[in-house]
Amino acid sequence: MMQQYLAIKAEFPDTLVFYRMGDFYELFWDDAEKAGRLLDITITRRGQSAGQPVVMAGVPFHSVEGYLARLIKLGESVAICEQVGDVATSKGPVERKVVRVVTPGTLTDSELLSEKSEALLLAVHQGKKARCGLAWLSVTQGVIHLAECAHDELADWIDRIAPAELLASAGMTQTFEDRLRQIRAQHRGAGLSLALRPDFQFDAGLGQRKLQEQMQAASLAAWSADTLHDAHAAASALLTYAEHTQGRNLPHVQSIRVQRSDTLIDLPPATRRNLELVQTLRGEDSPTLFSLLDTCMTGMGSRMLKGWLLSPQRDRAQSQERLAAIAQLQASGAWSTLREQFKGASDVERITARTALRQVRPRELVALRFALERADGLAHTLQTLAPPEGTLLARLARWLTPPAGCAALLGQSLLEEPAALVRDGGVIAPGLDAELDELRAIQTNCDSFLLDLETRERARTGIANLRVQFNKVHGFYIEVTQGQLDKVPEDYRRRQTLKNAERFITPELKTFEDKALSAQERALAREKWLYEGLLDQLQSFVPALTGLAQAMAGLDALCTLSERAITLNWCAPEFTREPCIDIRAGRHPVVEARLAELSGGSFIANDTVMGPRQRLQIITGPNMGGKSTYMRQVALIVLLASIGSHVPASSCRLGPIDAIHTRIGAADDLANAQSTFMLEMTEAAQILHSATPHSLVLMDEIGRGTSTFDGLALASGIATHLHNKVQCFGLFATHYFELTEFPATHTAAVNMHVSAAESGSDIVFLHEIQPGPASRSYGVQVARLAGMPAAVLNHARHTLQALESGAQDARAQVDLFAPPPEAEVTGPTAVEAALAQINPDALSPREALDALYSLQRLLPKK
Ligand SMILES: Nc1ncnc2c1ncn2[C@@H]1O[C@H](COP(=O)(O)OP(=O)(O)OP(=O)(O)O)[C@@H](O)[C@H]1O
Repeated sequence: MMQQYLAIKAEFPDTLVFYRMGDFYELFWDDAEKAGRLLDITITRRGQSAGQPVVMAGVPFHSVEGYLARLIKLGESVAICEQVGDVATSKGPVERKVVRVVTPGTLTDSELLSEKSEALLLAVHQGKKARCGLAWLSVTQGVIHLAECAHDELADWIDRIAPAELLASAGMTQTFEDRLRQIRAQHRGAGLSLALRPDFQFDAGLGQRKLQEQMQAASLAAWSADTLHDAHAAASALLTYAEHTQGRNLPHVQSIRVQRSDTLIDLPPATRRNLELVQTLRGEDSPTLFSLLDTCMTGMGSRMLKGWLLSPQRDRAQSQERLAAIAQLQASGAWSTLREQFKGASDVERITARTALRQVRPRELVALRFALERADGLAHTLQTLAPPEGTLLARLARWLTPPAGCAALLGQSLLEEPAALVRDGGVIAPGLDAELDELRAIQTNCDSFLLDLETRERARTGIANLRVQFNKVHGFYIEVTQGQLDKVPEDYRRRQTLKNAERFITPELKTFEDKALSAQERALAREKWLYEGLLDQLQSFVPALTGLAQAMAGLDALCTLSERAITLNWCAPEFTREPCIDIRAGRHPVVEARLAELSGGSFIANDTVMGPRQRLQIITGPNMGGKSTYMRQVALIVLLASIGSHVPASSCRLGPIDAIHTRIGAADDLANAQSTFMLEMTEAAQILHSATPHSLVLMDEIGRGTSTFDGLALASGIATHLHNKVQCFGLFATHYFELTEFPATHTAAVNMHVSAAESGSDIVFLHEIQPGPASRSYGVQVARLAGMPAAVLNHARHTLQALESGAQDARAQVDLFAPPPEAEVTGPTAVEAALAQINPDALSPREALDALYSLQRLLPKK
């Protein structure tokens, strides 16, 4: 057995091998030690192999999923090695084979997958002339994606695809390997495992052939994928690896999607992070734009919606089409009926993939049958809307119609409530197969035969408490208690002796036992065979089911967008050809929802009007005033409109957009040894290089990471470049008041400020965006709100005064560290003193009112 194990292990040197032995999966030697450490399971030493004790650790087969989930989370891969030979007939160890390899990027078990996100496998090929080929897929989807990019764009692509596992060639150059290492180190979230594959697997010719086979086409021209040789090389490794892990080919992968960066609105990693699209800055799932949007009824819908959000198209045709569909769903009220119909629908997409991979369980197929009924209902509801031919809803209605015969086949083949696993039997419906029915009849007749035998034997022997029974170890037997043993007839053969009873078998019972047990075994084998046959028959439905799953997901996402727009009071955007961003009464959807949830407070809506004559807004105003919120809300509204969603505003007109760039906040990137300021400048430089007149650029307090003069000089240089050279739409928030002079000399720039009102030494934020520059910063007041000690505030006020007068008189030197004069107000104010005197419990209502009036009189006169 050890020889068998070692031969198998040699084929999977970097993978933990789970070797099936009875009811356990065992791991040996290094694998056992590693699993012991990672899973905290006991390691034992038993027997000997080549003179050494065998180190082993095991997990019970029935709870293997939990252990797998933990290992996959840690980035490990596991080869599942099952007994495939017949235990009864094998000489020596039963034949075993690795039936599948579970890796982070090729998961198919619903228990291991997140319902709301895909586990993606991405292969990267290092091409010539600093180009790369990319190919990626989710094994549970029917699409393979291809792209090509320059080496320096690779990080952006990997960030956008967000794979769970990366494949690269073992023969890549050192520089390329370093680049990948750096990208992996920056990868946020669950980590990114890397599998190195032999160089020959990255073969463009082989890749093209494999893709053609997969598509069953003689050329890839129909997918505009025939010339992407670097991507073909990546696809070759991708498909080889995916097939290797599943132990078979992937018949359900039947479409190719080529992604070109110039067809998508560019959302660089910094933008996705800063706008908190699917993850907060702290790495949590909520509150984010996606968590607010995602009220989808199915996991498929959630995954589809997330895909839409992260890959908005530049061309408006797709968003126009979705908006038209939403309009029709809303006008008819069908969105709500459809959402009701979606309730409880299962994940057709994943069940279909598992069917194609022949991993599907009986209960999933029953769930598929119900989902098909639902899809039929959904198609029917859509048809009642009579969507015009060629529209998205009309196409969805067509795709949602279940393939003829599929539901019937499932219905007649499977029991309504089948066993969890085929090998337990009790899966195939009666009436499908005469032989199975006959074998089952023998088992059912068993009970009546045994009762009959018991009655007859009691009569024959005169033993009133004689019982005929069955157990798994000893089979059938007749049990007679000690006191009655003298009545036992000659033909009874002893099977087992217990404390108070003896168990016997008779020739008649033995014959019956043979027949019953073999019937059971044969029935099980027959059920397995019939199930395999069912899987064969289902293969022809896989393409239609994949389309149906996509349609369900798309419709769920559209109904969700319809619901969100109504619940959150959003409006439909309009698209224009001329460049403009014209938003009336715009709101930040996530901040608005949080305000309502936490304090019941209302969000102050703001307008944004930008066009060729007003391209750059210089935004000033106090800290906490709402500058960042305002800038982000513009970006979020532009993004939502671009995916075809309604937007949080009263109206929105939007011209062409090719990218959303953001330079917001500053988090130290210690992992990459970049200082805050270095990171700030790197990101800003990238934006200046890549933005175009159709880009939206958000810059929040650029230059604050260095000395005032350096910062101001850089900020004004950047603003000038954005205005004169890039000519993009820009929102430029700054605390450098000097920059409010900028619009005077730059015609397409305007000053905007967030308003605040002073009340004594306090400040009230109005969160309104108004034309013109802000009058001052209120930094010290904000620090007071933040609970800064009074002495520090007093010091700061004094220094501020000195700095301000110093700015007027350039010669005056300000000593930042000189002690301030005595605090102006050290004791309590008159109001505070009077208030302290009042005992509210001792006051009548009338006296309380009088006290209030007298307190008000004590307020300092303005
Ligand atoms: N339009 C608004 N309506 C209601 N509340 C708002 C609005 N805008 C911002 N706020 C509230 O004010 C808080 C501070 O806003 P924000 O972070 O945008 O200020 P800021 O001007 O960018 O501050 P800083 O200059 O310190 O970065 C937000 O968390 C939000 O609760």
